[in-house]
Amino acid sequence: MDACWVPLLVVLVAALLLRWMRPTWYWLTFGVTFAAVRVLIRYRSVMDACGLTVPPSRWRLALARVANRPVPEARSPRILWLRPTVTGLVLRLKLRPGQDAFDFSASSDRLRHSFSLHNVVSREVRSGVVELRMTGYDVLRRVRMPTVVPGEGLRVPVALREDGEVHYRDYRQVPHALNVGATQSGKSVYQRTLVAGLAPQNVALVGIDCKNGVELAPLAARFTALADNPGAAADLLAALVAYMGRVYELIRTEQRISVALPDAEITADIWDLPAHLRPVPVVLLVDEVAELALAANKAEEARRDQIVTHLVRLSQLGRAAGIYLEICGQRFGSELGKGITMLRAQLTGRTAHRVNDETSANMAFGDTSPDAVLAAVQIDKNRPGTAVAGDSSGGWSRIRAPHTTLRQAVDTCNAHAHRTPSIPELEPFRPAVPVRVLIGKVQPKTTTATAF
Ligand SMILES: Nc1ncnc2c1ncn2[C@@H]1O[C@H](COP(=O)(O)OP(=O)(O)OP(=O)(O)O)[C@@H](O)[C@H]1O
Repeated sequence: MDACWVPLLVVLVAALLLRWMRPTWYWLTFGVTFAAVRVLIRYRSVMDACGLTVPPSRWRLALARVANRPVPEARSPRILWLRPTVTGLVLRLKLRPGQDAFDFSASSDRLRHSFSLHNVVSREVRSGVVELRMTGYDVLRRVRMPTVVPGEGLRVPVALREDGEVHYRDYRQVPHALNVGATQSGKSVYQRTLVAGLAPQNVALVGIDCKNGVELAPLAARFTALADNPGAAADLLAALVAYMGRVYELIRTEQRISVALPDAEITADIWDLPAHLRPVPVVLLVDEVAELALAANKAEEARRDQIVTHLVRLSQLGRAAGIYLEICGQRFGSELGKGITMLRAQLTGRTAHRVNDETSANMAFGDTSPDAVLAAVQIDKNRPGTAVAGDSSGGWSRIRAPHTTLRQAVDTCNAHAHRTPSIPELEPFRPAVPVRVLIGKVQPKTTTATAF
């Protein structure tokens, strides 16, 4: 073999190996250039083939006829810019008159294979401008979260979207959420990632884990209150409702003061209160919610009704008091009894991990994003942790949480144990924390919750 072919062959083999073993490195070294060139070369023919062009206007046709020139071609949307990212390319387009952003979302699958990219997601950034976010490789195969600055105000980076963007759980935007999925689909890992993301923030974590505390008890160092059976859960929820009443009293008092002052802002929720008065926000995590809804006799039925009533009340009134719900279960439908559909209607954030049937997917998305139902049913069994997350506008995206191990989550919670606020009403439910964690625990000067 001619010696000059050897380096070329080495580069080719290295590229193929990288593509197979380290797709991120392949993308950053070779992939991004190849893909950008491919997109630019194929752009016009792909737009044409996908029906994303507009015919020439009448005056251009007339002008061509008068000048005896060839008939002008159909016009593609104008490229505003093409930007490489660490996971793909972003192509921003200015639509031609008469084009609709919906046509681009409907063609995303055709665009994906025409440009030979892994995935294409389109969104309208403003009227007449569409952005195509294209990923060069399967970013959900091995999730690597980019380094993000921890969000202010309860915004937790919890998973990666298939377009390479970070998926946030933003409690102030979407106060209450439901997370469904079959057994072994990845619900607990998602919840654990969420707890690890919340641990460094100024928040009180309250947990109900009727699997005898198996999932949440190891994270106890960062929990203000924990219940591991339905009886304790009923009492804990009653205490949380009482705490909510006290926060409302505080808001009313502040309102009375601000109403009397001309030009003062009127307090509507805890975030409007001055920082020194603001009670700590509370995130209530419920694992395997169906356990709370089971009843074998009259006494258990009464307790079940009490639990559901408290949850409905917290979901209806909790937002202003800074109480947010994160409910997790295998199924969450009317078969769980009275009040469940009412509660579900309040849980506007929806995530579905792999489900066994369409009925379960409908429980998550039937009422908010019907398009997401099929996507949830199609999640690959061999890819635990993959989920479909709905957004508030009825859209959805495929996401996967990083594989946070219990050890990692425990270490994060222990490291932030000193941030665990105490709330008087919830004191009887404070979990026991291993002595070794307490030894390293540094008490903060004050926490807003104890002050309140
Ligand atoms: N994001 C992820 N990436 C890789 N593996 C994952 C991910 N999420 C979960 N897994 C794996 O899938 C398996 C099931 O995960 P998990 O315990 O979270 O499921 P689950 O839905 O809570 O199940 P169950 O309802 O039975 O408790 C675990 O072995 C876990 O390691």
